[in-house]
Amino acid sequence: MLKGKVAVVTGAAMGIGQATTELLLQKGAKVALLDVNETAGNSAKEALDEEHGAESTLFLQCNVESDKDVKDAFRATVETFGGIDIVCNNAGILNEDNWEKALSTNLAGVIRVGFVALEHMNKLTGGRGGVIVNTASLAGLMPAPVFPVYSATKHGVVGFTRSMAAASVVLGYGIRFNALCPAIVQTNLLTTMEAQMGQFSTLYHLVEMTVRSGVLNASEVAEGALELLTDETKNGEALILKHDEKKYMTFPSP
Ligand SMILES: NC(=O)C1=CN([C@@H]2O[C@H](COP(=O)(O)OP(=O)(O)OC[C@H]3O[C@@H](n4cnc5c(N)ncnc54)[C@H](O)[C@@H]3O)[C@@H](O)[C@H]2O)C=CC1
Ligand SMILES: CCCCC/C=C\C=C\C(=O)C/C=C\C/C=C\CCCC(=O)O
Repeated sequence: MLKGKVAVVTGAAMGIGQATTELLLQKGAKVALLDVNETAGNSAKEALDEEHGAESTLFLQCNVESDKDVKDAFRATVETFGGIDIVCNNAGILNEDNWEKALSTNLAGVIRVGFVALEHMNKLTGGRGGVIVNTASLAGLMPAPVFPVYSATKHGVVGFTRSMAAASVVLGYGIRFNALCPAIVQTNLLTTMEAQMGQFSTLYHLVEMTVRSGVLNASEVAEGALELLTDETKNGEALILKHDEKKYMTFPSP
């Protein structure tokens, strides 16, 4: 399905990014894994190499907070694989104490990666076009008292995604932009949640209560990302994934 396509996945060393990388490889794409965690990134690549061959992947240490890291990583991907068709803009953290870092990673990081991806993929400037999926969250569509800063960053990701999708249509970039909005997923972000909730950790019982009703696994989220990547009718969409439901967000018109 994705034979001949080249993908970049940020936050690819663990969790949703790792599961998405695995699925893209199964579908025949070549994948550049970008992650700030070099040890976890190298182990993820090593594990994938056994099944998919070392030539199908590239690990690049990259902090999405750094312009230089992101530009270097995209340049290296093009030099290795010849172009870029797919970007999964997935790296994200929860950190209600250091809210500037949460903004810098979750929102500024997604915008930074999106703009560098545009430089390489824009059909108007010699790129091949393609599709970008930004990982937001259900907390980007509804209030989340347990982590207001995280929720604000994810609302920003949804707004940026929808606006870039509209800009792409008007300006003719040849790139689709969609947002993935999962509810709770069983990953490192969930297991370290209480410590990252800062002053809101007194509400941790609400997290526990919600978790008891069911969580997604990372592979289910990867399948949602694949739908947004491959369904060419989808642009400017927000796909909601819950453990027991999948639906597209209906936004009010102004
Ligand atoms: N786990 C959950 O319940 C949900 C997670 N999400 C979002 O999904 C995305 C992935 O999260 P998970 O897989 O759950 O988390 P995770 O903590 O398992 O994986 C995140 C990965 O991103 C990397 N990363 C963190 N900061 C980075 C940076 N500055 N530059 C590059 N890489 C960086 C980490 O090293 C790690 O490999 C995030 O954007 C998160 O907000 C959305 C909805 C639910
Ligand atoms: C209120 C409890 C939230 C616990 C969240 C744990 C990790 C979540 C990370 C996210 O990005 C999750 C996204 C949304 C959380 C907000 C509401 C959850 C509603 C769950 C549901 O209706 O299935």
